[in-house]
Parts: sequence; structure tokens; C-alpha cells
Amino acid sequence: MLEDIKEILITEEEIKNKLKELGEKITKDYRDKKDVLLVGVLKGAVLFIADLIRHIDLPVQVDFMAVSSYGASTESSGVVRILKDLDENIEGRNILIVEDIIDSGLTLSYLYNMLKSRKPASIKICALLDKPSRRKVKIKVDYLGFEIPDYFVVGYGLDYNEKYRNLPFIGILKEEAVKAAN
Ligand SMILES: O=P(O)(O)OC[C@H]1O[C@H](OP(=O)(O)OP(=O)(O)O)[C@H](O)[C@@H]1O
Ligand code: HPA
Ligand SMILES: [Mg+2]
Repeated sequence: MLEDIKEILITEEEIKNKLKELGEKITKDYRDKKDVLLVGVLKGAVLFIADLIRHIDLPVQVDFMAVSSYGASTESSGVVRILKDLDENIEGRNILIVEDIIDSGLTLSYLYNMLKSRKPASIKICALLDKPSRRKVKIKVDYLGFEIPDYFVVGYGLDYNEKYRNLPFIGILKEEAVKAAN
């Protein structure tokens, strides 16, 4: 796996420090809110949400949605497929969507609008990575880890063709590795 990585963009240590910062900010902002539900977006956000909730000092609940739009490509198909919906009703609840990356923005824009139509009390977005140079639709991010340049990145939950999710850092994939998998 490591031989397919061109460069480490964000180290394990940098991720750890950022999560602490984000968790503290979320704890402060949501202190007076009741019924806070974190919605993790599978599969990419699994590592992020698992580590982030350990830094949130509030009685939050967690649910997941599974969506997929990339498949075995480095370009979004533009079609967001819902593979698993939330288990619970979100009407009147305070929703924080937790995503690993905002690239074209198509996934989050779709999810945000869909969840908003279910009448939550509030809805905000927390994303570990933002690649603004590739944006196709406007997204307002409330909590952001890192802004990154236009590279296809893997690790810490992010995959290419379902591989590399278990790397502990965020790395740039070598172009040969992209070709080899196709
Ligand atoms: O802003 P966008 O261009 O829509 O890209 C971001 C989305 O793409 C990836 O998901 P993917 O479809 O690869 O599913 P996965 O999380 O299961 O890997 C990523 O985890 C985000 O959900
Ligand atoms: O750079 C990326 N890496 C992995 N998955 C992604 N989904 C959107 N952008 C990316
Ligand atoms: Mg993916």
C-alpha cells in the first residue's frame, strides 16, 4: 500500500490535533442544544467520526447514511446513490453531518437538501477535508479540518477503488497506482 503513495499530505499527528480542536469547538457551540445527532456518511467518514466523537463532551447520538458516487473512479459520477438511509426520524433534532471530504460538493449538496426537507431544528456540516478547486455546487461548511489542493487523496477512511482506507494519514496517490487499478 505504502508504495502507491507519492507523498503524505496530512500526518497522523496533524489529524489528531485538528480533531481535538474541532471537537472542542463543537462541544462549545452545541452546549445548550438538546437532541444532537451526528450523521456520519459511510464509508469514507468512518474513521473521522469515530475519532471526532471522543473529543465531543456532550450526550450526542450517532447515526449513519451510506452513499456512493465515485465507485472505481477518481471523478464523481454525479449520481448520488443512497445505499442506506438513517434509522431514525430527524424532525426537530439538531443535525451535524460528518463527512470525510468535499470535492465536487455533489454528495453533500444532495444529502443536505434531502435531510433539510425532513425538518430538523438545525443542520450543519463538519468535513475533514475540502478541495475547493473542484467545486461544482456551493456548500457552506461549518466545521472544517483542512483545505487541500487538487490531488486525489487516500487514507484515514478515504479510498480509491475501496483500497487504502486503513492508512493512518492522508496521502496523495501515485498516478501509476490509479492506472494499475483500472
Ligand atoms: O464532493 P463529492 O465530489 O461528491 O465527493 C465527496 C464524496 O465522495 C466520496 O464518497 P464515495 O462516493 O467515494 O463513497 P465512499 O465514502 O464509500 O468511498 C467521499 O467519501 C464523499 O462522500
Ligand atoms: O480525493 C479523493 N479521495 C478519495 N475519495 C474521494 N472522493 C472525492 N474526492 C476524493
Ligand atoms: Mg470512495
